[in-house]
Amino acid sequence: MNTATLTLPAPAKLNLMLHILGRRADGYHELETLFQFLDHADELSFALREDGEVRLHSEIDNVPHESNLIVKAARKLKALTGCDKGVDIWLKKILPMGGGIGGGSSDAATTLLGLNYLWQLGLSEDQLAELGLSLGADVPVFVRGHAAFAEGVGEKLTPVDPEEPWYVVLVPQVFVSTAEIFSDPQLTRDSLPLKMRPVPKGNSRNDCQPVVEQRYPEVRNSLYLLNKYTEARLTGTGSCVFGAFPNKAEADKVLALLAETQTGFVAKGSNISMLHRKLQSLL
Ligand SMILES: C[C@@](CO)(OP(=O)(O)O)[C@H](O)COP(=O)(O)OP(=O)(O)OC[C@H]1O[C@@H](n2ccc(N)nc2=O)[C@H](O)[C@@H]1O
Ligand SMILES: Nc1ncnc2c1ncn2[C@@H]1O[C@H](COP(=O)(O)OP(=O)(O)O)[C@@H](O)[C@H]1O
Repeated sequence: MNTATLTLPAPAKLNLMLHILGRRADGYHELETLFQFLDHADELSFALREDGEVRLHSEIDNVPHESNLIVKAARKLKALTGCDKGVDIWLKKILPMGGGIGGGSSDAATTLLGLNYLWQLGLSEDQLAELGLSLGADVPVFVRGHAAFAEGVGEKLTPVDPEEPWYVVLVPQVFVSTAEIFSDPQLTRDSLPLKMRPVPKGNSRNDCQPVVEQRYPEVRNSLYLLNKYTEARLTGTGSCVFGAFPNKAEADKVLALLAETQTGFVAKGSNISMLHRKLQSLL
């Protein structure tokens, strides 16, 4: 890495609730979900190349270079703007993959915002969010960087400011396929749209949870164990489950009690993403 390197976080998210309202003609599901960020993140470093090449130097297991959402985001940005600059990128992967905490989507959003800055493209947040949506349903919320109530497939975002507790996040060692959960015939698809905003307490279920629990005993077990200390819930389509605590000490204590059988981490909930806090400090 050279000295003119821009290093930015790509934080995780939680779905504090997730309701499925129906299925669209294209097979995608209409959702209502509440996104909040965690102060727990991957780290991406960017260094300018003058030759126009996009190179990611950190390989992820089972994700070829050209399929990595970081590379896809960089290429989309070049195609949209005609920018002739290139970039070297390094990724420090901290977030568990396929866990419903959005690491891939967040890496993509950090790439879009990081390169917009490094390449001095001057794209607006709206333009970056639209480009992000073409990479994945969860990318726009990471581009905008504010906790949000989301509708549609996650692209219609209304900023919200829920409490910011400390969370224990358990990471069951199973890979849950999002497509598989959404194609399960037993999935609840007829939740009624919420009329009240902010989301009333007691309405915070995740409609994917019963199907995921049935298919993955490891997830059911993690929920059962965490439920002994606080209300535990699935994020996204899993596999991660989370529960809130009033302070770090209590969250740390519970994670330590579960450590013999469970892998996980403690992180603070945050309504402004770490990425946006860092970018603000640069501008
Ligand atoms: C449901 C969420 C909630 O945050 O789950 P997680 O992935 O975070 O667990 C996300 O919106 C997921 O977004 P993302 O992970 O980008 O999903 P995609 O790659 O776009 O979709 C994977 C597959 O899931 C199904 N899918 C996804 C989103 C959606 N609203 N309806 C669907 O039916 C589709 O079959 C799609 O082919
Ligand atoms: N930079 C990336 N980080 C993580 N996963 C990526 C990345 N690029 C592509 N992927 C693919 O996206 C899939 C889902 O990743 P991730 O966002 O971590 O899970 P989820 O959507 O469940 O939160 C991974 O299993 C991997 O195949």
